[in-house]
Amino acid sequence: MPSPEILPFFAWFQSHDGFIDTDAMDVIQFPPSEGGRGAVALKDIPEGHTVFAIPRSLVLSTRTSTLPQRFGENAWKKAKLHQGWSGLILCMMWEAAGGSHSKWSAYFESLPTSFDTPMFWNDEDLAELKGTSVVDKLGKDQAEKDFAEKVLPAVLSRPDLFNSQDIPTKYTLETYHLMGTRISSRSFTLEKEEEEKEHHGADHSAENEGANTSMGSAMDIDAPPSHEHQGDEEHADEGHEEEHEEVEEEEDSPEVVMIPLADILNARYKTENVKLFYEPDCLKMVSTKPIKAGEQIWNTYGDLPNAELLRGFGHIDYLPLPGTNKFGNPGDVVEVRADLFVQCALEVHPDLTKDAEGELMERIDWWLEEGGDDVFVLEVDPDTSQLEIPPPVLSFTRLILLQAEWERAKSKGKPPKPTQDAKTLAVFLAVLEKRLQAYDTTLKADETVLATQLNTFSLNKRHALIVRVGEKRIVHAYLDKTRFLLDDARTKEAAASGSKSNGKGKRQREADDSEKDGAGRRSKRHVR
Ligand SMILES: C[S@@+](CC[C@H](N)C(=O)[O-])C[C@H]1O[C@@H](n2cnc3c(N)ncnc32)[C@H](O)[C@@H]1O
Repeated sequence: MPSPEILPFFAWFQSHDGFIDTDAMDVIQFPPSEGGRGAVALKDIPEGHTVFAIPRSLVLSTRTSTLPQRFGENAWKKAKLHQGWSGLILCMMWEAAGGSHSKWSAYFESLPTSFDTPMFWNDEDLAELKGTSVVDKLGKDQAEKDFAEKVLPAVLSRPDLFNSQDIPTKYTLETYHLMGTRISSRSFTLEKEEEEKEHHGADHSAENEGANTSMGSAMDIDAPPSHEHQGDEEHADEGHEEEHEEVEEEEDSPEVVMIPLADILNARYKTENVKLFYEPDCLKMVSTKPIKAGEQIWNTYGDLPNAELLRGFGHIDYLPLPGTNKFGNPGDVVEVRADLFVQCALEVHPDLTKDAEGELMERIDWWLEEGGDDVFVLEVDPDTSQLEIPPPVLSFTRLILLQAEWERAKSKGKPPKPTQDAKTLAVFLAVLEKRLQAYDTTLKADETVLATQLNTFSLNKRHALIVRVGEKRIVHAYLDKTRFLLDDARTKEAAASGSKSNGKGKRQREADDSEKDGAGRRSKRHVR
């Protein structure tokens, strides 16, 4: 028997052909640390059991809402509502404004109206996140720009669709942020290629694991619904080739959608026990392992690092870390921007980079065109605490540092080998030291506060502290490892250059390193 609070939502869901095994699951209130409202197993559920199923018609997207059709497909595109989330947000605002006229009215009634995501934090709380990757990615300014430049003009342009009396209350920036955060914390990404995988009998649970890290919760990846129902009158000008190509591209691109009931499941690092599977007419939430009566039914949000959980969902994972007496998120990472490598290469090796400065932009453009990243992600294996300097970090550093590597990369069309030589490691060490300076506090100070005062903090400050600590622990682990590797590389390189380097200072040894690199290249060329 469902709990009384959820009854209206369940009744709506079932009356629209949704299936819920109400003997097997209910929706109840868990403690906040376990996600608050979530689904519970009412009895032992075996693996492979369908706990609930959502008909395609209940999925809310820019394809299933009738707004884009009524607005006109060309006008929708002209207003750039087909790009990013603004179109879906506008559909959600419009459906919500429609009240009981909307098919999804009971769904909207069931959705949270406030969030702990940094999008809604004040400046004082946001300052606690300084240095973390949350700050760069918050996107508040962009959201406000989209609202002002795309959404509001679209709303004002069609009084027949958007009741002018509703505009000051239902089409506000505040509502825009509310719907945007509902998307970031509850949406799913439907991928076309996943449809093929599913139809070819792939092992879904293994195949898709960890793949759901894109925007929104993207709690599972699946196939988009068919496009047949879309308003097609304005496809008439398909003779226009460019536009036609653009249409195809859009049809192939992942679609962000809202899936009622599927989005009521909470998630915690590696606790997933159900997964959403594609069927032609519906989406089925199926157990991926046996679930005991009384246990929470957990989905996955992709085992995201805390910075991403906080940014998109407003919560963090704070769990025992294997092999330590500490707590945190085993999936934490730290992001380092490529421009920090450029800055440090210039500082650490002015001798090597002085001639390169003029062409650094060319090297960086080449790297990006070849598909290289402009942000590097550092992580530590949660089970073994082992870490590896990501090969792209080494390749990129060598590309900007070494003239010969750049020339070789250009002629071969391949980035430099990810060699851990002393010059490259010295740059990486400087990058890590600079990365730490981005935070206002030290790890030591944060760890002390974490151990002694955590419970006196407001929720936002507590979350910010845990995000900071998680990132800094990774930077420190890399610092330790890089210092060790650098010493080792210097020793080996000194030994290899023979008695020449005996008794010389660090500066001289670096000069020798640089000389040796040139010699190495010359001899290789010679051999070839
Ligand atoms: C997809 S919804 C899950 C259902 C949600 N609890 C509800 O009441 O509708 C995602 C939201 O649930 C909460 N949540 C999910 N997992 C959590 C966890 N492990 N710890 C704390 N909060 C969690 C967060 O507020 C997040 O934004």
